[in-house]
Amino acid sequence: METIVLPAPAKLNLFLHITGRRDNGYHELQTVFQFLDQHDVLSFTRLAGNAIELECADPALANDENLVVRAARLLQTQQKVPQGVRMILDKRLPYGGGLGGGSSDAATTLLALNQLWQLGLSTTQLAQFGLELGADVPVFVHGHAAFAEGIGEQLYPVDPPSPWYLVVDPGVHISTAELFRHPDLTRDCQPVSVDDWQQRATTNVCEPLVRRLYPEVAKALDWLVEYAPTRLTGTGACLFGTFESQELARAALADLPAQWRGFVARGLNESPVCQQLRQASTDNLTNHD
Ligand SMILES: C[C@](O)(CO)[C@H](O)COP(=O)(O)OP(=O)(O)OC[C@H]1O[C@@H](n2ccc(N)nc2=O)[C@H](O)[C@@H]1O
Ligand SMILES: Nc1ncnc2c1ncn2[C@@H]1O[C@H](COP(=O)(O)OP(=O)(O)OP(=O)(O)O)[C@@H](O)[C@H]1O
Repeated sequence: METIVLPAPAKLNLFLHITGRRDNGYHELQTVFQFLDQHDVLSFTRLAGNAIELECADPALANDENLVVRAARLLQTQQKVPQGVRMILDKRLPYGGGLGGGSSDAATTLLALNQLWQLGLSTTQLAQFGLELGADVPVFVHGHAAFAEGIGEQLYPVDPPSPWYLVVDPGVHISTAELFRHPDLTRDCQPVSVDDWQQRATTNVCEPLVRRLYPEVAKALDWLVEYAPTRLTGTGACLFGTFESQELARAALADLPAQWRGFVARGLNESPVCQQLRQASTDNLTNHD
């Protein structure tokens, strides 16, 4: 039996601009993705038959709609793989909050199965499969912090500072699709570029609308901004404050009102999955029982 265990990190959108809308409803975005040192953990065990199995303690995620099952099915079908896999998802990240955990789980699945099933696909090929699962999947496959445009799939590696963040989850679910459909969303941001975004005034363009539609998020934003510069990630509802040190971020976390959840995390420009895959040989990753 062979098992591979890998992390699936969260991401933040350091800013999010919308510059247009395509005929299919998808939006032209500009954003910078940075990873966090907080992650889910996935384990993959090769099965001789072609079954794709998922074990997850959270009943809301233990089903065939889970992005890890969809990622495994996609690879198995497209590459005509005569093998199966048993996956265990240890879900640690809050989901549905703009931290990209589902997309990251899918990316880790593509990377792991490429090894476990010995498919020999390139990162670019895996990222193309990833894009079929979601706009945020390719950046997790490539594994480097990136300036992104297009629908989020045109990626340019960047190395922004790696501060400490306090991520606050106000416990509100915001549907990405619904927010993107909203008539009041600003869709005409002036384009920035990979070379000048750090000098330009950036923002998360969803923030004013999210504030208006979700008062609890507005309350959490108003609380966190007293401690540090604060922004929404993705379409929310999670927020992040940017701190100079872990101690300052932890001190703010200690004051977090009881109705919200939060965690302190470090920004990472290299994904721990890719680091692990590169550093460890297949033998180190594989336990032969
Ligand atoms: C907003 C971001 O979180 C920024 O990182 C992402 O671009 C969203 O990425 P994601 O969750 O992987 O998105 P998908 O699962 O592909 O799309 C969810 C929904 O968001 C909308 N969507 C997404 C990406 C995009 N560039 N334009 C859109 O309009 C679409 O209505 C889509 O139905
Ligand atoms: N492995 C998974 N982990 C989390 N959610 C998943 C997973 N697979 C499917 N989902 C579904 O996807 C939805 C969005 O999850 P995800 O964590 O990717 O959202 P998000 O943090 O808002 O990310 P994004 O910024 O990509 O929109 C969840 O509400 C859940 O129903």
